Amino acid sequence: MIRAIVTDIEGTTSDIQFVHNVLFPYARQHLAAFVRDNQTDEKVVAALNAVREESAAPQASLDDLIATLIGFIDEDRKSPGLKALQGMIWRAGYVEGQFTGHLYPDVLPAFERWKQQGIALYVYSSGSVPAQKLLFGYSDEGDLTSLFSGYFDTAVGAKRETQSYHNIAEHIGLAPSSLLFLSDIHQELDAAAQAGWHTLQLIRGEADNASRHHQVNDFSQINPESI
Ligand SMILES: CSCCC(=O)C(=O)COP(=O)(O)O
Ligand SMILES: [Mg+2]
Repeated sequence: MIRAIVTDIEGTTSDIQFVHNVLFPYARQHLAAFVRDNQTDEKVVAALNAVREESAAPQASLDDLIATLIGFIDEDRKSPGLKALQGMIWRAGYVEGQFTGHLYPDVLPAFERWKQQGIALYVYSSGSVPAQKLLFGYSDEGDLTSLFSGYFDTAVGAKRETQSYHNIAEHIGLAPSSLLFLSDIHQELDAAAQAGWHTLQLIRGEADNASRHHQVNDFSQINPESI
């Protein structure tokens, strides 16, 4: 019996194009000014130090770090330091109404149905927890944050590593066999399945013939009671 559903964001609840054509360019455009203006902020300092460590450049200047971060954005690197900064930068875009968090139309009705069935909802994304809360807090469908019991980012581990799913199960306090992970990326689902989770793959666009996971095209095709 499924007692909690953990969902990925990009390619699962939300269009990859929104992330790549709206969020990433916005962060790219505002990154240098944001970092310079907020270079003494505790969270910015921590993120920049994480980038120094990740890029093995302990003496990197602010200009060096900005160039590194732009490179990370362009290669879609799931860098925790970059992801933390992106979340901080996106806040202004959401709050000023420059964009809303994209949601496929099948997502909210499914979340509401699952909640009514007594299933707890969680998010696991490479985007930072504050970035996840912004996307769902300023979504196309309004503020959905009250639907979620918790959020996970790469602080629990990378999405393709089995240990991350053991860690999440421990945080949630439920057996892996009662957890369902939804993602568009079969390598993430492989890791979750290895940890004993149920898995479903969202195919929002191109087919994935290399996957061994059950596939659906949208959330209306998911019935946790039949898993
Ligand atoms: C949390 S909103 C932005 C998504 C993001 O930055 C990202 O890297 C997407 O990663 P996901 O794990 O959701 O595919
Ligand atoms: Mg994804």
